[in-house]
Amino acid sequence: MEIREGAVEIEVPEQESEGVDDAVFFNPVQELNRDLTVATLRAYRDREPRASSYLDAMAASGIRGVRAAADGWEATLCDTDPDAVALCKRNLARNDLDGETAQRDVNALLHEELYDVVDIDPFGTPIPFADAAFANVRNLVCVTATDTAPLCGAHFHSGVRKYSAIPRNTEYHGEIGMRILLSALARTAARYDVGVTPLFSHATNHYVRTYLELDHRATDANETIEEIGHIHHCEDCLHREHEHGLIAHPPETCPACEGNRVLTAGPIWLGATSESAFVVRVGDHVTDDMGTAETARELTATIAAELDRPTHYDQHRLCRQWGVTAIGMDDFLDRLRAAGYGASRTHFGGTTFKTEASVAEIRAAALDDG
Ligand SMILES: C[S@@+](CC[C@H](N)C(=O)[O-])C[C@H]1O[C@@H](n2cnc3c(N)ncnc32)[C@H](O)[C@@H]1O
Repeated sequence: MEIREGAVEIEVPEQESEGVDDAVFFNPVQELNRDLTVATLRAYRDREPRASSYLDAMAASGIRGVRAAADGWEATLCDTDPDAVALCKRNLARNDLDGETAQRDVNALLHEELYDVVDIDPFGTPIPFADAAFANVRNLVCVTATDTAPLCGAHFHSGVRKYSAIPRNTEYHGEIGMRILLSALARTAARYDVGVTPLFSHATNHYVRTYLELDHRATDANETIEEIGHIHHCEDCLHREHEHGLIAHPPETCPACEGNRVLTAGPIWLGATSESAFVVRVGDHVTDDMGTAETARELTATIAAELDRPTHYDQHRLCRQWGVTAIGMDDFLDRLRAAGYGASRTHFGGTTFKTEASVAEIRAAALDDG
């Protein structure tokens, strides 16, 4: 079957037909992820014009690498599966594009060749590929993680094993998952004296995606580690606070309600998960030939406007807690701002928001009974 994505035409395996269990992988639902990848690569080239080589590390049909090649990147499409590599070759040829292919374990390839940008898009966790990527890539590491249950704390032990961190299944679990992933990636990079700056990160129910710019000095790695710490979350009143540092000092009781059900998550990334100005550029590089252009523009606009805070709230969850009726989000945020607090929506959900106000301050500012 042929599909068109962005400026290219791609042969992909038939979907949902019987007997194709070992067919080359293709997921049409990831089109948003791929459109944003193309826009991010464009924005990154504005930022770092010397970056030219792009490794599609787990290429499958090659759709990412072909789209990158169509945008002028020197693309290499790698996969362990010979059928995938054959399909990658056909898809490059179908679009009259130059590009290398490699039937290799990408961990081996990364130790032999240098790339400016590598895109890690595996089944499940990216952790088995993180060491080779951070040890060898020059500029940018793009990572997808589809194992959201371990990341978010829903599969607790799996999360602890994979990410060497304690995740917690709070009402902001999507953000916990993103930050647990960033923490594990940052700590891996630091082992190679590499510092990371998250330029753009987004999360859905199905995956977390992040783009990390690399700086290759030990001092950069030290600065990266300073962005790591812990979140203490009260299950009784939803108060939360964070502390920087690799050692956690959880309060014995909640400082807000004195309850004793305080959960600690970490080591977790407490720094910015995106660079607002860069995300604006990504949105500018979304083009009308992209099937998800409208969603991609909305998502980048929301993320660019998100306050830089390590957790977010959900108005409906808070209102349930307080036994009151929720109001429209615009009114709710206006009330917080009128009380002097910063407030923004988030991309984690339609009723979610970020603010520096505490739970008690939110209640006082935003509710008529406050
Ligand atoms: C989720 S699919 C990639 C999807 C593709 N990037 C896309 O956007 O449609 C994961 C691919 O990784 C390949 N793979 C798994 N382990 C690998 C390894 N160690 N090195 C290279 N490729 C690998 C699999 O064969 C599979 O084709």
